[in-house]
Amino acid sequence: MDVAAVIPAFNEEKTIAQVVKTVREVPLVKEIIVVNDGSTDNTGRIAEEAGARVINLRSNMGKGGAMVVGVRSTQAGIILFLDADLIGLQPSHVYDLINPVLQGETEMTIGVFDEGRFATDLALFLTPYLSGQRAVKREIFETVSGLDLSRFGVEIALTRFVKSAGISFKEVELKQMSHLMKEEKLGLIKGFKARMKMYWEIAKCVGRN
Ligand SMILES: O=c1ccn([C@@H]2O[C@H](COP(=O)(O)OP(=O)(O)O)[C@@H](O)[C@H]2O)c(=O)[nH]1
Ligand SMILES: O=C(O)[C@@H](COP(=O)(O)O)O[C@H]1O[C@H](CO)[C@@H](O)[C@H](O)[C@H]1O
Repeated sequence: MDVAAVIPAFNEEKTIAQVVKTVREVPLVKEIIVVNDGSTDNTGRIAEEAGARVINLRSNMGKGGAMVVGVRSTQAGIILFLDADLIGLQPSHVYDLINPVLQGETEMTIGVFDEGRFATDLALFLTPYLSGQRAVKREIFETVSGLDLSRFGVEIALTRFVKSAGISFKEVELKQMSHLMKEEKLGLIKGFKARMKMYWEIAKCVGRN
C-alpha cells in the first residue's frame, strides 16, 4: 500500500520547509501534500520550494476540512498526517508512525511527544487522542462523517470512531519532538483566544453522536 503525507497548514511559514524536507528523506512516503488552508503568509510558496505538492485553499476551512481535501487528492491507501509546525521531526519519527500500519500490525497510529518540551509533552500525556501526528488507512478516515466541518475536532472525531468501531490503534512515542504552541505563534492574548476556540471546536465534536 502506498503512503501519502497530508500536512494541513495555516500560516506556518517558519516551520513548514523543515517538516517537508524531513518527510522527503523517507522514500516510503510517495507523495507529500501540503494543504495551504487560506494562509496569509508565505506558507504555500515555501512548501512548494521545499518539494511538496501544494493545494492552495482560497479561504480557511479549518484543520479537518484541509485534511479531507488532502486525502481526496491522493489515491494512497495509507495517510500520514503531520502538523506543519513541528519542531525536531526526524525521519525515524516518520517510520515509527507509518511502519505499524504498513506492516499490518494496527490500523492507526497516534504519535505522542516524549522527552521534548515540558508543556507539549504534558499536553499529549494528558490527551494523547488529540495528537495531529498519525498514520491511518484511508478507508477508515473516509468512513468518518463530518470531518470536513470538524475544524480542530477532527482528531477527537477520528479517535472516537476508531474506538467505537473496535478498530485497532496504537500510540507510538515520538521522542525529542515538539510543536509551536499557539501562544508562541500568535502572542499570549491571541494565542489564548485561539486555544479557547480550539477547545470549543473539540467539545462540539465530543458532544456529537
Ligand atoms: O484553520 C486551521 C488551523 C490549523 N491548521 C493546521 O493544523 C495543524 C495544527 O494546528 P495548530 O498548530 O494551530 O494546533 P496545535 O498543534 O497548536 O493545537 C497545523 O499544521 C496548522 O497549520 C489548519 O490547517 N487550518
Ligand atoms: O496538544 C494540545 O493540547 C493541542 C494544543 O496545542 P498548543 O497548545 O497550541 O501547542 O494540540 C493538539 O490538538 C489539536 C486538536 O486535536 C490537534 O489538531 C493538534 O495537532 C495537536 O497538536
